[in-house]
Amino acid sequence: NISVKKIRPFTVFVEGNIGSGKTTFLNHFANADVQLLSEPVEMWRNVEGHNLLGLMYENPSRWGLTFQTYVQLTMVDLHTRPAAYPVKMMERSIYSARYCFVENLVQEGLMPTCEYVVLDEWFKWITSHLDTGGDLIVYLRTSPEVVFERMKVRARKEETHVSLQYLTKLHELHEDWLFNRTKFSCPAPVITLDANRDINEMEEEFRKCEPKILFQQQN
Ligand SMILES: Cc1cc2cn([C@H]3C[C@H](O)[C@@H](CO)O3)c(=O)nc2[nH]1
Repeated sequence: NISVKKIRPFTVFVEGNIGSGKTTFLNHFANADVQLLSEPVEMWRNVEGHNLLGLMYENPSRWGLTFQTYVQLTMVDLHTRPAAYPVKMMERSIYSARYCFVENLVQEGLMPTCEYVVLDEWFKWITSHLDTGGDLIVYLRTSPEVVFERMKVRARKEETHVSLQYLTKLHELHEDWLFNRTKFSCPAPVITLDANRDINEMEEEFRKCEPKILFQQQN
């Protein structure tokens, strides 16, 4: 039997802290020949009527596993979505779910080790049996203080009580994963943008990115 190698589009993971401008970055490519896959926050807010995102922020130790299990499922769905375009850009990935958000829950003592291990077993099985690979990571690098202000302005109801300390912890986990590479491997080469800059200055940063993303269509 001939094994048909499933071609994977050039896959970009857009990574960064809460409020780092990921949605803005994706929207910059709205008219390009790119499949844009935003973070399915609306799905996390309504699973058969349950707002798992809200539950997780209200009581992370009780609902962290529930929420992150569902996040992992929704990310697998996006990773394995068939290729509709030569380039696919995802807002975050199963990798930032595992290495940043789940890691934060266990490091903050909000998730018991047995739950962390179960999530990691799922993560290892999924990433070794399914094609969740990426070809480039765009890291929107920010300072916690900047994203804290932006998050407050955006005022997502579930994030009302998110602290600067939480954002700082998430920032450090992104830096460890993508920059220092102390504990976890990095699934693709990383290009880093200074996402502290003002929105109109960001357009210039985004344009600088285009050759690294859109030129893939010409090979
Ligand atoms: C992959 C992944 C995304 C993600 C987002 N979140 C939270 C951070 C924000 O408040 C909101 C939308 O990104 O969901 C989370 O707790 N765990 C996550 N894991």
